Amino acid sequence: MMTNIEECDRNLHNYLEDNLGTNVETKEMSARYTTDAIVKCCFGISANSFINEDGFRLAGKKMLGQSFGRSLIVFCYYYATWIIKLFKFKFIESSAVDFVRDAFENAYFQREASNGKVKNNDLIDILIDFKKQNLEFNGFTFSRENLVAQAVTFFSSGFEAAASTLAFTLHELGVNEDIQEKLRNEIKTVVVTHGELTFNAIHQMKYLQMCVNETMRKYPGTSFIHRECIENYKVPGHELTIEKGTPIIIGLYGLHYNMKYFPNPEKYDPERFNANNIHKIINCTFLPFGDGPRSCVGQTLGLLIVKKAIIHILRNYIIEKNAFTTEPIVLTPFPIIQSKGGVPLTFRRLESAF
Ligand code: HEM
Repeated sequence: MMTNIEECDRNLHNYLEDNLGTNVETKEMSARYTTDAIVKCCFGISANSFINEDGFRLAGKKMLGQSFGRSLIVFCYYYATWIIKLFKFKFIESSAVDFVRDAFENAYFQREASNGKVKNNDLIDILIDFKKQNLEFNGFTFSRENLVAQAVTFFSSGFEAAASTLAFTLHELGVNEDIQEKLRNEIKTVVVTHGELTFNAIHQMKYLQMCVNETMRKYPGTSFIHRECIENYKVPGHELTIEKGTPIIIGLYGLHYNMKYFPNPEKYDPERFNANNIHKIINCTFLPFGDGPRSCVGQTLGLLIVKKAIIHILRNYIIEKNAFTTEPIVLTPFPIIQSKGGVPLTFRRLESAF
C-alpha cells in the first residue's frame, strides 16, 4: 500500500510546485489526491487526477454533486423511498457508474487473465483470491454485477470522506501555526529516528493521529449514519420504546458538537485526544467511522492516505491562510459536510525540507 501511495505523493508534489505561493483550492487538491490513492490501492490503476480532470475525478464529482436536485434525491432515499420508486431516480448518475464499471472490469479481467503473475496487493487481488477459493459470504456471490457494485461502493464511499478529512486538517494547520509547527516537529523526529517513512513510523506519530481525530470530530465525513431497529428496544430511563423496523438516524455533527461530550466544540483542540484525555471520551459519542458491523471498512486505508498526504506536505511546505481563507469555515451539512467557500490556502516551500 505504501508503494502505491508514493506515486500519488509525487503527483501531489508536482501540483504544489506548480502552484507555490498562489491561492490553492485545497478541497479540490485533496479530492484529486484521494481519488488517485484509492483508485491505485483498490484497482491498481493510475488515475492521474491532477492531470486528467475527466476520468475518475469527473466520475467522483458526478457521484457526489451538491446540487439542490441531488440533495433532494439523497433526502428521498432516506426519508421517502416511495418517491424514488415512483420517479425511478438513480442514487448515482449512470455515466459515472458506467465509467467506474468499465475501468474496474478491464483491470479485473486483465489481472485474472495474468493467472497470478501480476499482483498489486489491492482490492482486485483480494476479490480474485476469494473467487478462486469459492468463498461465500452470507449469500454474496462473485457475479459480475456484485463485483462492480463493490468497486463503485469502495470508490464512492472512500474518496470524498478522505478528501474532506485531509482538506479540513490542512485548513486547521494553516490557521493554527503553533499546531502546524508542533506536528512538523513530531514528523521530523519520527522520520529521523526511523530513517525512512514506513507504516510503523507513521503509527508512531501520535500527535498526527490526535490532529486527524480532532478534524474528524469537528468535520465528520458524513453528517449522519443510519440504521434500522431490529427488535423492540426500551430506552433505559425513558418511557420510550423504539419499535422493530424503525429507521434510526444518528447525527454525527450533533454528537461531535455536544458541549456535554466535547466542551468548547468550535475550538480545534487535538489535546482532546491525548493519552490522558482520550479515555474520558464517552463510548459512541465520537463516531467518525460509525460503529458495529456496518462501520467503515476503509478506516485503515483512509487514515493511511490522509496521514501520508499531510506528512508529505509538512516535510516540504509551509501551509498559510490567505485573503480568501475564512475562519471559522461555513459548513453546508447536507448531504455531505462541505465548506461553503471551498478550502483556500497557500503553500510555500519549506527552506529546510526533510
Ligand atoms: C478518513 C476517511 C474516511 C472516513 C471519515 C469514513 C467514514 C465512514 C462512515 C462514517 C461510514 C458509515 C459507517 C456506519 O454507518 O457506521 C463509512 C462507510 C463506508 N466506508 Fe468509509 N470513511 C473513510 C474512508 C474510506 C475509504 C478509504 C474507503 C474505501 C476505500 C471507505 C469505504 C467505506 C464503505 C465501503 C462503507 C460502507 C460500509 C457499509 O455500509 O457496510 N471509507 N465510512
